[in-house]
Amino acid sequence: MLRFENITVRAGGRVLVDDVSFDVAPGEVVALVGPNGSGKSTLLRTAYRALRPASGSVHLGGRDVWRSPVRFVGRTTGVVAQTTPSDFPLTVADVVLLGRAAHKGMFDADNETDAMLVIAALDAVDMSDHADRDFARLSGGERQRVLVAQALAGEPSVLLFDEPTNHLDLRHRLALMRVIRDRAQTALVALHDLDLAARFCDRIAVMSAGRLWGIGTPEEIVTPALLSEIYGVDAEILRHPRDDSPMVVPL
Ligand SMILES: Nc1ncnc2c1ncn2[C@@H]1O[C@H](COP(=O)(O)OP(=O)(O)OP(=O)(O)O)[C@@H](O)[C@H]1O
Repeated sequence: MLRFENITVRAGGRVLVDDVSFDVAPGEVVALVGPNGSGKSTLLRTAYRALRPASGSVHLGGRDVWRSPVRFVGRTTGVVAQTTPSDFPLTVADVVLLGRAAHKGMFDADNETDAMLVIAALDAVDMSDHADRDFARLSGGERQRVLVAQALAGEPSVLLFDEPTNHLDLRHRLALMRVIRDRAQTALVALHDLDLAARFCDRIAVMSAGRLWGIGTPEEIVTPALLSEIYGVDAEILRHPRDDSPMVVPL
């Protein structure tokens, strides 16, 4: 459903992403982890057509992203970027409605389907009570949840989320990971929280200094070797009491 083939990105005389290849299968949720500056956002940006790679290709549902119309990418993907706008002079519902834009012609009026999808998306992130609020006056976490709702409102087949749990409290972090999981959509989600990645994702892809260090199941990836090699942290791996997923305990 999503395929990176030998992606290399250069900027400012540096190689930011270096020959990265992997696939995300239909319905699969893959976490993208790695230290700060390892290239996660840069790689995601090549997939939602915000940054053209120097070489290599990204395919969405078999179509080359960079040879497809912007609108195709807009319809297919639901994007939450890392830098979030904070001062739209719009209501929460209006911001979510923007997520429907790729499905409409320039002069199409908003219809009942749009309204229903906006309500459902706000509901999914526990923000329906805030539909008429001023977006600019929300807290950081509330804004983040509205931007997730905006991405969901487009009914995308692939979610490309860059640290969507940033700013979220514990309950909403878990709730958001469940939304991503339950929609059974294909998803590539940049995360810093390895415990969340291990618990909710089918596989974890690890970036390190622009390269793909490895990709595998949580059991294969979340190991003391990863913690020491990639993060320089001495850690023990315990098991979650309910579902046995690996949990990191830094020593
Ligand atoms: N336009 C650019 N020109 C030069 N360097 C850039 C540019 N954009 C990003 N970088 C650099 O590329 C590297 C990778 O950045 P990127 O944002 O992809 O990392 P990341 O893994 O998402 O990090 P974080 O976990 O901190 O969000 C960083 O060192 C960053 O400074």
